[in-house]
Amino acid sequence: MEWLAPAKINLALHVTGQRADGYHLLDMLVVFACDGDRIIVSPADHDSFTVSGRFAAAVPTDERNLVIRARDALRAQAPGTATPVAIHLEKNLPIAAGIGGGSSDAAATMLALNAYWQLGLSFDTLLAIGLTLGADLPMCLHGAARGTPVLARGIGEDLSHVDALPALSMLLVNDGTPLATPDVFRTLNKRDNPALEPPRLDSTDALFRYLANTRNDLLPAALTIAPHIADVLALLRDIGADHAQMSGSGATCFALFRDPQAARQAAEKLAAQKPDWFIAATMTIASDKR
Ligand SMILES: C[C@](O)(CO)[C@H](O)COP(=O)(O)OP(=O)(O)OC[C@H]1O[C@@H](n2ccc(N)nc2=O)[C@H](O)[C@@H]1O
Ligand SMILES: Nc1ncnc2c1ncn2[C@@H]1O[C@H](COP(=O)(O)OP(=O)(O)OP(=O)(O)O)[C@@H](O)[C@H]1O
Repeated sequence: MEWLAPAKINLALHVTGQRADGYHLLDMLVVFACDGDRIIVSPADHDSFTVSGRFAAAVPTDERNLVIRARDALRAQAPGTATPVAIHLEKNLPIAAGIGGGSSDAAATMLALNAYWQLGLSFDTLLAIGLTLGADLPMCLHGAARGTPVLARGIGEDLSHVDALPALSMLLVNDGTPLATPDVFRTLNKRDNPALEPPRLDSTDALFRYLANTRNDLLPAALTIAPHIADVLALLRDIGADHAQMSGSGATCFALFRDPQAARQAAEKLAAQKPDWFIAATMTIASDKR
């Protein structure tokens, strides 16, 4: 049984407040790529967890890995029926990169094991269990299950559908610097920014006009820790991106292109300039109602 754990991209991320427990209130427009990590679940006589792929060496393989934590959280729902299982993670996405890697892996694991163990847990139950593993889990469960764009509010748990968002040609670019999410939130010095206007998208032009008026409020904090992110964004604009921004807590930046051919050419040009970077040309998944 194989599941895609798609890259999650925060097209916009507005920080609007902070809860008493320290978690931040966010308004996010989130899309999912057609590409990402992969989770493969197979029968076994004892539990195992193996990792392959470009970024395999950088992930823990013990209970610090969100895949193991997701497996154990699901097994706790039905200890009698949850037989031993071999889980393989193909780690294609960079680590601590703002594109949901670990959260998306955990989400795909939960969906795979709910099916494999025939637990029959409702999606709402999976969302509630997921939130105990991380604020990004609910949106990543949606991403691994359906992949359509969402607006996420609260700390990330309040999800609503976004109509009429087309599939987008996107370049994901990461220069290899890991950025720890808690460090970025800790470095924020403004937590009461204006909310995100709900998108009203009736054309590609309307989408780009809308995005030009959105922000990633984590960017100033991320730049304090990793100033070179500004250079990555400048490079993406230089190679012809119609919109460029940082995703999540960084440091991955994304570039949107109206023309898929332009995105592919930009990827080739950038890969020649920066052979060590993670550079992926992908498409995002469109809203259902188009
Ligand atoms: C930045 C985003 O990736 C945007 O999608 C997410 O908000 C982060 O989600 P995540 O990685 O699943 O975050 P968690 O593992 O739940 O939290 C990591 C740390 O980030 C901070 N955190 C996270 C989410 C949130 N809404 N407010 C926060 O302040 C907290 O310090 C927390 O200790
Ligand atoms: N399956 C996993 N893949 C990647 N990192 C993992 C995984 N499980 C646990 N981790 C740990 O989680 C930390 C954050 O990595 P991750 O790639 O999930 O961050 P991120 O891309 O910033 O996520 P987000 O966009 O949800 O904030 C790393 O320190 C890493 O060691």
